[in-house]
Amino acid sequence: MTKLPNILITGTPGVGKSTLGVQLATRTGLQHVCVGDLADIEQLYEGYDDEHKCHILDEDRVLDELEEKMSAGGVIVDYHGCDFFPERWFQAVYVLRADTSVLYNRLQHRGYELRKVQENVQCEIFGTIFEEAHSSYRFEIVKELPSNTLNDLDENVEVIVQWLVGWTLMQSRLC
Ligand SMILES: Nc1ncnc2c1ncn2[C@@H]1O[C@H](COP(=O)(O)OP(=O)(O)O)[C@@H](O)[C@H]1O
Repeated sequence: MTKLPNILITGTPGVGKSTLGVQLATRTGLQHVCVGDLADIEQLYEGYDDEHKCHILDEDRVLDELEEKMSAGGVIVDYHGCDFFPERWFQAVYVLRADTSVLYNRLQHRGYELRKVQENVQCEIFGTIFEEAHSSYRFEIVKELPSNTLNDLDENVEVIVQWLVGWTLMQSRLC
């Protein structure tokens, strides 16, 4: 039987990765893994960054934790970084993008302190994660999606479902 593909949803914190991941999992039956939640549950950290007031992810342990699942296929991973995952894990990479004011409000609402809000908004303005995705994965599998409104959310689910249908069809023809 053909293996299902793995999909990476990435982007600056607050762009809507988990929201899309959950909806997509419900719609497709694929398994959704939020790396931030996984790291919290399993304590996959190697320290604490006092300056940025956040845990430092133990990337090697995250990779070990996920390897088996990813090899089996059919996983939607969401995380705000993407350069430490093996390229072979993903058949599609979606980078969510949000407008400055939208992201600012979401992060403020999340209770981030001003400096952290500003740093993340700046990261989004510079397209840092988009660049990271392009330098880590083949150009043709990286797609950018707007994530400002609930209408965007619905459309993004449709776009990815359509990609999944096309991918599955292509694989069955190749077999
Ligand atoms: N497309 C969207 N339109 C409107 N609000 C959204 C959208 N995507 C996410 N949100 C909201 O933005 C906030 C951050 O979303 P979340 O999925 O937690 O972001 P991330 O996983 O990227 O940090 C949540 O309150 C969520 O309900």
